[in-house]
Amino acid sequence: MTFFCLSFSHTKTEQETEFYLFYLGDFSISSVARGNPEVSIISVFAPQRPASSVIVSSFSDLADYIAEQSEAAVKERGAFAIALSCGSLIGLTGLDWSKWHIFWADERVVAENRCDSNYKLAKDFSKVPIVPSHVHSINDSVSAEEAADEYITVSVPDISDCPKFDLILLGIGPDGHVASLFPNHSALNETDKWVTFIVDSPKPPPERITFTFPVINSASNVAVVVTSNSKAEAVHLAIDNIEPNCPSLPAQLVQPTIGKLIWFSDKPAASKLVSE
Ligand SMILES: O=C(O)[C@H](O)[C@@H](O)[C@H](O)[C@H](O)COP(=O)(O)O
Repeated sequence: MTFFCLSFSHTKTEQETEFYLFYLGDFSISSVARGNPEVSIISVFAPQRPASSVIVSSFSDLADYIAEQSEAAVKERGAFAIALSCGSLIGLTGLDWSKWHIFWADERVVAENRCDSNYKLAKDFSKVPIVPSHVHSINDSVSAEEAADEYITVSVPDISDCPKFDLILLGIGPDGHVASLFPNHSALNETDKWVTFIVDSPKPPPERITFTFPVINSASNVAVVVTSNSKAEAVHLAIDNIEPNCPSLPAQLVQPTIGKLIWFSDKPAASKLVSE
């Protein structure tokens, strides 16, 4: 496996935000460089840091990245299956929505018209031509356990193998949680179920459903999107690989088996990374 550190010469965006994009694992430079002719290789990482970083200019690069995954999936299979996490991540993204199938990598088990519902937070979907039945919300009238059990299997009744999403977008918390997989929680070890539930989330609301690591790590692409210096320590521990496979840092357990992992980070969140 080859690791590269790439740098886009970055222009300031309207919001004057710089974003860093970290590639873990193998990837094609040409696919990264497409649309960004100014990409240049600036260094090669030492093996103890299995990450490559790309400085990108803005969320528009994230949109380009999502666009690329969407186009590839639609071309290959006529559909694009994406799963989103909660938090500030909602509100990003774009593109040929009519072919999109949107799932929640985790969801708060609350009525879907409540303002802390992921589904409700994603109200921007109403502004794009997405097919309403392609937005797969949870059953908000049953318990967390039942909602988890029937999620995915109701939307995709004929599925038998572990679902393989084209793209899973995850945020992370300051404690390093991803989706609703929190540090030291038994849900981290779930290997039989694709979707599990928790009733004791340290981040409110307490009841949630969440994809398990087998699903997250089966995706073709996983992007972790992180902003703010409150996440800097977690980003450092996860990317700099201080303690490998650490159950107290779920973000580190995001390790796609075959797929590609990419981190998008703003400058504050990347501020504690050990410089290469
Ligand atoms: O319920 C949630 O909010 C999500 O399950 C959680 O995993 C979220 O993605 C991270 O906590 C980051 O959230 P922020 O980007 O809002 O900090």
